[in-house]
Amino acid sequence: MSDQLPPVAVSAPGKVLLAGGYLVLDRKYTGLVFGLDARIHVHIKPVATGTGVTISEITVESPQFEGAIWEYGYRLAGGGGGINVTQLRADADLSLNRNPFIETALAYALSYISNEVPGMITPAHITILADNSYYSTSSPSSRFHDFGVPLSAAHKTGLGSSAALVTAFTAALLSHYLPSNVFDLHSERGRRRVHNLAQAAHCAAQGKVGSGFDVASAVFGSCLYRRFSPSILTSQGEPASPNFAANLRNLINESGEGAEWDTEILKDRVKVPQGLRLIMCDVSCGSQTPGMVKQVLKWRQDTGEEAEELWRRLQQSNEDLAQELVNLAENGGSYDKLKDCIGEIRTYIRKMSAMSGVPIEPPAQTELIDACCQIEGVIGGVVPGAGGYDAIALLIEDKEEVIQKLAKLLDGWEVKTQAEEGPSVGKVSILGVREEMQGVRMEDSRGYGDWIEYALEK
Ligand SMILES: Nc1ncnc2c1ncn2[C@@H]1O[C@H](COP(=O)(O)OP(=O)(O)O)[C@@H](O)[C@H]1O
Ligand SMILES: C[C@@](O)(CCOP(=O)(O)OP(=O)(O)O)CC(=O)O
Repeated sequence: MSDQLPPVAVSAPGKVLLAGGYLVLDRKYTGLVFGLDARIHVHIKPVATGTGVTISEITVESPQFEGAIWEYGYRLAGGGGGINVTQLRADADLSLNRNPFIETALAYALSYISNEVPGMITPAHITILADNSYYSTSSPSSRFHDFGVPLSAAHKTGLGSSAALVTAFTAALLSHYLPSNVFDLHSERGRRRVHNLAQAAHCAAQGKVGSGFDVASAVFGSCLYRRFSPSILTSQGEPASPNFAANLRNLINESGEGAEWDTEILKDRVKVPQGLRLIMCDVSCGSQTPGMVKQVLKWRQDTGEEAEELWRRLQQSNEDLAQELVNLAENGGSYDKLKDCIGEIRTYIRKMSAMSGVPIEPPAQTELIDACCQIEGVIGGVVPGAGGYDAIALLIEDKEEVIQKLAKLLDGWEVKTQAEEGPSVGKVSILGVREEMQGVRMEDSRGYGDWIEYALEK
């Protein structure tokens, strides 16, 4: 037993893109992204194998959900293809319950690890534990609630579960299998590798290259983010295809001329003044981000200079907001300018909505944010990310009475949507989350008590 690798645990935060939705897809512009104190935790422990028995299996389990267990066999692929990961079936008649984010992140991370230090991959049991706010608007008493439904039936609150998961999962695998002189999550170099690997795996699992602000904030925490050039990921190839491992190594380690990722993470351009906090409200209707992105980008392309002018003005307003937050954090002062900055952003977003015909800040959300802003202690609010009917993010004074007044306002509030399928009505709930500056981090692997035992007993 003594030669077994020690257990590890890693967590990564959720996100909210407070300003820069759509703009951040283009490297000319930036996004103001906050990490949130809702985290996804990944715990890895070795599985003892009996003498003479060689099994090459990794089991991944998400015990908060029904049937959320995935078993994988792994082996070295020929032709330098890295590690081939195959999901195992408990029963030949059962259909496979696939989890593309886990499967892809596993294939990418194991391929990278086996190329860095051959022969390191021993059987393991991996447990995923997500803070409740990812799937719940109430506050269950248990730290990691048993939702009692399959993952596919869970209500997602839009905090970026897949990015936090892929980031924590990747960092945990590298920390578990690689010696600390090869990989160290505490070092800048280590975090950069996690970032590159998680971005590559997340894009591959999603089947598209987004701006990556969610993975970047999961790794580095709150920041002003400029995306990587999408071309970095275009010639990567599939896991198990010839030379996948060597190509992946060059991509992740940024080796060779011109191989450096051009992502920009500006941490010191983001601050929250003392006495203020972010708060998120979930709107139960939801919007389909990919459809909205397509429409907005098409409108931008068709419209040319007029759209570009709007993009430039919005970028300026977003930068003004970031700057005023830093200014107040460092020097104090009244919130008047901050309110103006948020107001200006909303004016441009509504213009973007009206001109593109995409409901980014639709009238029902305008009404909701305006009503919240009437409450004393609410500085301002926006539709975060792609906007739509998903959520609102508010900047408020960090006082319990402000939250209580908000809760009273929102109780019974109805957001009426005009979706293509017909009108519907959504409820609004405050999520128990706030901003957090820190990104991915090591956790005490003994700090999960029964949750890990429970996971293994089932
Ligand atoms: N707790 C979890 N355990 C296992 N997989 C998860 C968990 N949370 C999220 N995922 C994975 O992430 C997917 C959701 O990702 P996505 O639809 O992009 O939502 P989000 O916007 O929250 O990232 C799920 O289908 C699943 O594959
Ligand atoms: C439009 C975007 O710039 C921002 C979307 O932000 P959201 O936070 O709305 O994203 P989802 O979690 O995928 O719903 C697209 C992008 O940057 O990739």
